Amino acid sequence: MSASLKRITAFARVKPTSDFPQDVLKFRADNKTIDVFVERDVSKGVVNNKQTNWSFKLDGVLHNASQDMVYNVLATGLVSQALNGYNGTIMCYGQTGAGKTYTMTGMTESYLNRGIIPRAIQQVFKSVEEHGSQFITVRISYMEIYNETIFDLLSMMPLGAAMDVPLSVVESPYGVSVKGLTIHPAPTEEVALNLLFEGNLNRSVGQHALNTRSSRSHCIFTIYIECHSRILSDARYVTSKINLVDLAGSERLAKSKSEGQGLKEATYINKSLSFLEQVILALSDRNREHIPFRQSKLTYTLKDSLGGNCNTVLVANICSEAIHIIETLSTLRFASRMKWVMTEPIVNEKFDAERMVKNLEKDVLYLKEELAMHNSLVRRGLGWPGQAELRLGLPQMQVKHQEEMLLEHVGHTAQKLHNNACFSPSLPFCQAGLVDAEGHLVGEVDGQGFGIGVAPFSSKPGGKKSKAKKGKDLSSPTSKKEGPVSPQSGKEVEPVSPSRSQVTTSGKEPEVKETRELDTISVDTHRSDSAAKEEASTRPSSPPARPAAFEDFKNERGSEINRIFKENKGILNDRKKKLSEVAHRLNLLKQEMDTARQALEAQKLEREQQGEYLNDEGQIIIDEEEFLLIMKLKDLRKQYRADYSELRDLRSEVQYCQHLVDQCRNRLLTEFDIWYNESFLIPEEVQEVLRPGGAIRLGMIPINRVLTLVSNSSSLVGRLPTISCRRLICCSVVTAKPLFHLLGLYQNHVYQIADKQWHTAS
Ligand SMILES: Nc1ncnc2c1ncn2[C@@H]1O[C@H](COP(=O)(O)OP(=O)(O)OP(=O)(O)O)[C@@H](O)[C@H]1O
Repeated sequence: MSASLKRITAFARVKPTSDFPQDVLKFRADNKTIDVFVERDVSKGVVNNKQTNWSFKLDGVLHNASQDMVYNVLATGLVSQALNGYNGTIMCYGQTGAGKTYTMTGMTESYLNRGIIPRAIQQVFKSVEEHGSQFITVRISYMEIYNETIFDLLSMMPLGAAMDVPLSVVESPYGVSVKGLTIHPAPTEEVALNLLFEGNLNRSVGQHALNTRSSRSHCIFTIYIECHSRILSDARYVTSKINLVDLAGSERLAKSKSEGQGLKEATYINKSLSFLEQVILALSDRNREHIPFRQSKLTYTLKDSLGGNCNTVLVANICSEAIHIIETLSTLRFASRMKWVMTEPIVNEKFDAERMVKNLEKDVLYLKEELAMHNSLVRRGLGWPGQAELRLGLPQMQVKHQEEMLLEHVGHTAQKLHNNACFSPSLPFCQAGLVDAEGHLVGEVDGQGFGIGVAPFSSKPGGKKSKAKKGKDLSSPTSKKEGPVSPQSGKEVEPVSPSRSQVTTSGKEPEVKETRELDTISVDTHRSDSAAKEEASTRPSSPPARPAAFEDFKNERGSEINRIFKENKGILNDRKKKLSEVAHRLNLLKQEMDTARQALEAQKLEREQQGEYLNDEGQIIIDEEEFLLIMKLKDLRKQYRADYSELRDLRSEVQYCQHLVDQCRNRLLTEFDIWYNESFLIPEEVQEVLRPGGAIRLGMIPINRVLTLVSNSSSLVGRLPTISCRRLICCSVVTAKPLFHLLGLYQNHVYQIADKQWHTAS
């Protein structure tokens, strides 16, 4: 085994339960081994050779572990390594409902329970601040593989012929990448978190018997890092990427009771996971020559992470209940096989060819100047004819030789640069003159990663695109390449956007607005049949005033989300208060430090004026007052650093809590809208099709079925395959009969429906 080969590390994370089966699962004291005991199946007869106990040794077992601890064990090292140029992948695998999304993203309601992705973002940006000597750029992409099709969760390109150009995995000498996936610059932690939140809103989720918010796709969040030295004018730099993978959960259909679209999704999920298993089996067998990476999009996309130059960590999420023991066994089997897979992490060192050429040109110039100076010195010198030539001869020849070599090198490097460009995976984009969201030439810098370049067109059928926007193409920020555009609103993503996300300082709760974005988290708007019928029968002849209805809603149907909203806001306000306290403290410390520094300067001046005393070793002797001032300044500096670190953490916490509050507020308002519309506005026959068992199921909705319900609008809407749960809001509008009845309320949406869009009006 070569020294640089490294095994994939595999950890088990156990979902807590109040009903822990002591006789079925046992964790040994080494905190690495799990013993599983399954009772002999009596139905198989007395002679039954089936194994009944197993033992799995992994790299660690995380039982009753907090999110903080999980991050420290699994991710801190990997992220630090990424900052030194090593690629890293963390992947969550396990049965549905076992806690993969909880581990990867965490709970959206709580800062403490945030998962690996937001914490990794925080660690990366903390390092960016701390590494003053390095110029670090961070970029983000977020994609999902749903029913064997890749979607860009951060796609924001104007709609074109896009739907006909699906994203695809491509391979090149630089590794695998996803052609057309957008990569977004993230200059600050807030922008990166915003991209995470935006992407999460677009994820495909559904509901089944084992999980009310089950991921129906495999999601990959990638952080791309590029570090240049600020100090050295060095052509060398390092790049890396961190892939954070939340796999969809395997599910037993008998248990999950998935049907219809859910069944189709489950079939795709199970199939792709079984391909993943086959790849892992092949990789762990050293005699196997062919590894079937290309069998599925998932295995092909993860090729670098599984068998390439990556630090890879697997988290096997397991449910500890006895009822799930078979799934737990299969997850643990997968994890222990993973441990046999080798990767070969290497530093991704790159050379900026352009800078190299410039450096070499500078060298040539310098040598030429030296030569000229030498010549003039020789000419001015005494000497007899011929002496100058003799003196000049040798150095001139040397310099000339070096110059030629350098020029040759320059030419060589330039040629290499040209060749690289030609072999770059992004060649088709180069030729087409496309650039990524940052304005980089495609593949210009790293050419690796899961995504290179820009989705040339829309990538997700039914995504949030707008033909209206297409009309405005020329003026749109994207077409001007001025920077990233919010996938939701089409507005530019600002590094800090308090106006969009901040809680009003007045402390007043936002009023219900008639016209506002409906682009929010999906919510379960279905009610039981009887409840709906009851409401329908008690529906008033004219709808109540919205503000009054909102108050009722907050106290009754929306009380839970209202409670969470208030709780989050309380936490946010508390953190903001702490933040301003720490900021105030820092200001005082700064003043104190300035005063101490001035006093020290004065002391020093006085000492210098009076004449200095030296000890035997020649060191200056200072008086007690000066010594005390130095010590005081040292203590103050130490305190300042500690407080500054606290301030930075609090700032991150405030940003995160702010997102949570915004999400909750949006959700509250959206739920209210849905409830209000269903209770007072949308005709009963339309609601009929949206009820459980009706023509449309919550979760993934075959759009064609929705469209046929609209008597005269089908010609308006073209082919659109499926839409996810969150777009149900739009759906209920589409199905409203007559369609234009709701024009006043939903004019933006109706306008967009007419343009074949499912996108929030900006
Ligand atoms: N370690 C944990 N501590 C507390 N709650 C947890 C933990 N793990 C999971 N949960 C809870 O269990 C539920 C299901 O978790 P989650 O959605 O993360 O499962 P999943 O494995 O991603 O499922 P799927 O594959 O269906 O998407 C969530 O409500 C989550 O909050």
